[in-house]
Amino acid sequence: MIENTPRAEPAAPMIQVRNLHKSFTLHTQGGIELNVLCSTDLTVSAGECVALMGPSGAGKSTVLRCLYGNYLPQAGAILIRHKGHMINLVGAEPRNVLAIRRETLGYVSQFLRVIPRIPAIDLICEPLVTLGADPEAAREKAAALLTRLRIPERHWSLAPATFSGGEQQRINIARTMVVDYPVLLLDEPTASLDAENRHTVIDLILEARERGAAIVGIFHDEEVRDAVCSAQHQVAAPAAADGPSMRADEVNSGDRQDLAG
Ligand SMILES: Nc1ncnc2c1ncn2[C@@H]1O[C@H](COP(=O)(O)OP(=O)(O)OP(=O)(O)O)[C@@H](O)[C@H]1O
Repeated sequence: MIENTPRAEPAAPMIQVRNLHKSFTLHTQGGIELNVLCSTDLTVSAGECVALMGPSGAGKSTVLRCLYGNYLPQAGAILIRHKGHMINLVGAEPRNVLAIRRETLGYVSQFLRVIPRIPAIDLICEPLVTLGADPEAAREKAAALLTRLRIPERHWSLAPATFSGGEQQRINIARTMVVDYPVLLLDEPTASLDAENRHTVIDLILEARERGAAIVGIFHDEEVRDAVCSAQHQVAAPAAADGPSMRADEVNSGDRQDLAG
């Protein structure tokens, strides 16, 4: 039978997490092992926004850090669609992780990594210019974001080291949102913001979904979560005996918190 009704193409998976295990060994505390993620699976397609849910300590930030390639899991796969191909971040060469971050993964952490003496507007332009954008066009885009996020123009040429927590968070958001990253990882992006700026960030996230970004985030604010998310994913800390058993010298050997990016 021939169907006349065109069928919408299913959105492409952008993130596929399979059977992820992550534990930490506390070497300074008698080698105690903390099993945090056990058999975590997650798929996020273009245009979706998934909220990581779970009580404090469940492992939500750990999932985001694994997705950014900061934490190396003991087992499992993290496939990210990068330039049309699903690439496994687990075990990828550091230079490939950096390339994936540069072009594909936008990460809004809770705190701005302040670079001394660099003006706020330059900090925001930098990821776009690194990707080859015209510096003037990048500056215009950065200025538009700064305006939307209500950073007074007199602050644009100042280094954000002395900015308030909420101002720094908005600079952090602008520095990520200035690039149309295909994948966004958002760690409490509105935690320090007032109502007006929270709504602006909701709009920015919805615009990113609209252009097809796949988003994973931690949103403790229920209003923000309800406004931006298409699904929720429960992160549950495994019972002490459930986790994979690893020798102390096998774990954490490859965490990459030191990778710039
Ligand atoms: N680098 C690390 N070294 C040792 N333990 C860690 C490390 N990072 C996270 N953990 C532990 O992993 C567990 C999960 O932490 P995580 O920050 O992922 O939780 P969370 O769900 O994001 O919590 P919250 O909602 O309070 O931010 C915690 O018990 C934490 O102490």
